[in-house]
Amino acid sequence: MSLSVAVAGASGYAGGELLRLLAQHPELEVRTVTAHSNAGQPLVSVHPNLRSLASLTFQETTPETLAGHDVVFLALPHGHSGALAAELPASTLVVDAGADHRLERADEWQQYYGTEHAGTWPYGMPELILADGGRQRRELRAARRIAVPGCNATAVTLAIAPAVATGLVDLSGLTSVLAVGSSGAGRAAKTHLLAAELTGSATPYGVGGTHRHLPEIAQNLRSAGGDGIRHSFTPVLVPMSRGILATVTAPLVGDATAEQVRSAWLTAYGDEDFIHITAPGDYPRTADVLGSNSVHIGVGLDEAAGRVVAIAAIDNLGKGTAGAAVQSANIALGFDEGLGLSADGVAP
Ligand SMILES: NC(=O)C1=CN([C@@H]2O[C@H](COP(=O)(O)OP(=O)(O)OC[C@H]3O[C@@H](n4cnc5c(N)ncnc54)[C@H](OP(=O)(O)O)[C@@H]3O)[C@@H](O)[C@H]2O)C=CC1
Ligand SMILES: CC(=O)N[C@@H](CCC(=O)OP(=O)(O)O)C(=O)O
Repeated sequence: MSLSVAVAGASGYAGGELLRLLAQHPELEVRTVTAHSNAGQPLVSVHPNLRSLASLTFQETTPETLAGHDVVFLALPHGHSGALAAELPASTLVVDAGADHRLERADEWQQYYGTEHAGTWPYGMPELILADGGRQRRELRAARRIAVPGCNATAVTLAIAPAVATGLVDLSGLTSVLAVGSSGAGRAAKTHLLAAELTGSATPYGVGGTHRHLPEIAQNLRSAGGDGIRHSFTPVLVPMSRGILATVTAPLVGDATAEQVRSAWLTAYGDEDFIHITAPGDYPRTADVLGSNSVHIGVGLDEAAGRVVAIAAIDNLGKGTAGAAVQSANIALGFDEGLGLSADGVAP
């Protein structure tokens, strides 16, 4: 018999992608969906693409409507998960797509989010390399609370972690520039996301050390064994609905050939079903990962600049949110990690 699932914030972009994945999951069945302004509306009034869930109606987001399920996915605005999750039984698997439980340090939470820290949950990035050579998935087995990573943090962390684990780069010179699709900003109307503002333009935001994914990325790279991190992070909003292309560079430590550098990534991710290292000289495109749980990473050595270059492509709503949530839930529940997920994108 399938496990019973509720999705809170189901009328949003992250919630919608969760529903699309869960609708195809052989062991999980969505029985309750909740929303805020859309409460009382049929699910298909917001997500007409999800025909197999047409019988569902959005309910209010309360501990009562979310009670009685085996698994609860939260896809709420930042700051709304902590109080709600505290009302759910400890035996329920709660997977939070929001940021509330990602950071370990309360002072960093306060600095970047400005509210009270809700606490820290196991981090839902199964492939994250840990300093002792293990992988983060071991922390997710039998977990009942999981914090899903931020989408930009996923792209940057997975792109550079192999170099951190092998000491190949100097993290005091870390830079990343990201082309980011507009769905990352959520569904709620915002002026800078109007078609007339977005179309035909690329717009930097969160420039100069202000973006809230900086502490999350640093925390991840410290878990991988990195220290002395100084990171220049620049996201750029581009006119595409989904996808992130993160170009991450850092100074090479010592001497290595391009082949030796690339082999660090092949070794680190050789057993990972959802991470693909592109052929030498090839770099990823967002189009190839859309709709999938895949991360495509291209690795190069800029010899003139003395820098390692790692470029990662993900679907921000796939591996960047809903895919990571389902993958992590699978591990916690003892299922095959890839159940209900696909490595195949929908290009073009
Ligand atoms: N979009 C992305 O690529 C990613 C998103 N995330 C995270 O997932 C979470 C959801 O993001 P996203 O789907 O993009 O956002 P959306 O704005 O698209 O959706 C927000 C959801 O929360 C509901 N909601 C809004 N206000 C409240 C409230 N006061 N109380 C309860 N529910 C509320 C909305 O309901 P209604 O529409 O009915 O008002 C909607 O269901 C965020 O924490 C985000 O950071 C994480 C990684 C990537
Ligand atoms: C275009 C755009 O605004 N993208 C968002 C993506 C955030 C995200 O998805 O992660 P969180 O869960 O941490 O919010 C941003 O860069 O802030």
